[in-house]
Amino acid sequence: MAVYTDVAADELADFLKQYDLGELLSYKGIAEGVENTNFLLHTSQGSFILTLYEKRVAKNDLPFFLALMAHLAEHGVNCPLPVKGRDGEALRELSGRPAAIITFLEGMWPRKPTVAHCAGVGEGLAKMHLAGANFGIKRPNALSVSGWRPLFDAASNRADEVQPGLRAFLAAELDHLSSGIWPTDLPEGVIHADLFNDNVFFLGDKLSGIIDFTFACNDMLAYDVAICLNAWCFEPDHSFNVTKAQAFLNAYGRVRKLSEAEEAALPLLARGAAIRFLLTRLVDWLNVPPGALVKPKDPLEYFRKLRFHQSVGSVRDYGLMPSGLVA
Ligand SMILES: Nc1ncnc2c1ncn2[C@@H]1O[C@H](COP(=O)(O)OP(=O)(O)O)[C@@H](O)[C@H]1O
Ligand SMILES: N[C@@H](CCOP(=O)(O)O)C(=O)O
Repeated sequence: MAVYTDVAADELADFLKQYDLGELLSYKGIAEGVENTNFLLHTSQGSFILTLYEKRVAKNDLPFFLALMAHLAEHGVNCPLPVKGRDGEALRELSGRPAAIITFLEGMWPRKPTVAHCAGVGEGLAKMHLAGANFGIKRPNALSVSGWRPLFDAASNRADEVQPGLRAFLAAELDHLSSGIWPTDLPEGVIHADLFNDNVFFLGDKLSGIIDFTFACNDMLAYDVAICLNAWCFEPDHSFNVTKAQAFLNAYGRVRKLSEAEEAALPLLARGAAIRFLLTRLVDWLNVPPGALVKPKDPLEYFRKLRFHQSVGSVRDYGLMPSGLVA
């Protein structure tokens, strides 16, 4: 559950007076997500999501997220739209937190992703990359290589409580990834940066929408691909499913072809993506705020994924024929 900040009914009813959303009929904290506080609102006008932005979100970044959703929706991506109040503003404050209401998206996120879901997310991710191409606002990725060291520093003293030897493992991997090998010349654009299965809705096998843009930023498009390889192409026993990876990468490539340089960089980018989620999960695991309704995610899932990527020789191990060799 992620409800870090409670909102009283009368406070919410007052807040809603700033919108044309009718009368509040009911609301409840949402039992999913780990980053922000989310409530499902039912008003006489329909269903909406109220988000109170929490610790990892910088207030200055909120206009980027809200404008991005509006831009992507305008360019054919089915994603929530920020709801503006009567004053024309979508962003305001509630219970001491920055807060916004967004439209409710129909669909279910897949609890057990199939090969068809992986293909759907590959196509959806590539379409999102194309749709973001002419988005005017920039936001650097705060959780790329230079953002990993502070996370490590925040957790390293207690890392071995989670698994003996984890601190030394992370230190060595961070040294490797920050030794000047991280790519700097791959195609960049707007990336989602957190396109996990709980952020992609499907109706049956068909992708119906993408949510949660609070990590979206400008970075290498292939880094988003690497994040999805991690999030979608492993089984619950942590084994890599090459059939899912192949379906995901091929579907992505049918909409936006990866360059040879992007393909060659994928194993490295996948290592970076794995340590990024390992580190944020580790920090969260060791620092659950007292009283918060949240179930922290297992950092060791990403330790195992990272170990897998360390053993990868080329994109062939992800089921992709390097460009030029495809029939
Ligand atoms: N626009 C939306 N439409 C429908 N459900 C949503 C929407 N936004 C969020 N949710 C629900 O809230 C949950 C948590 O939202 P999410 O944005 O992932 O949280 P967080 O901000 O913590 O990352 C989602 O898994 C989904 O169930
Ligand atoms: N996807 C991240 C956690 C943040 O995402 P949320 O959408 O579940 O809040 C992870 O799995 O570590």
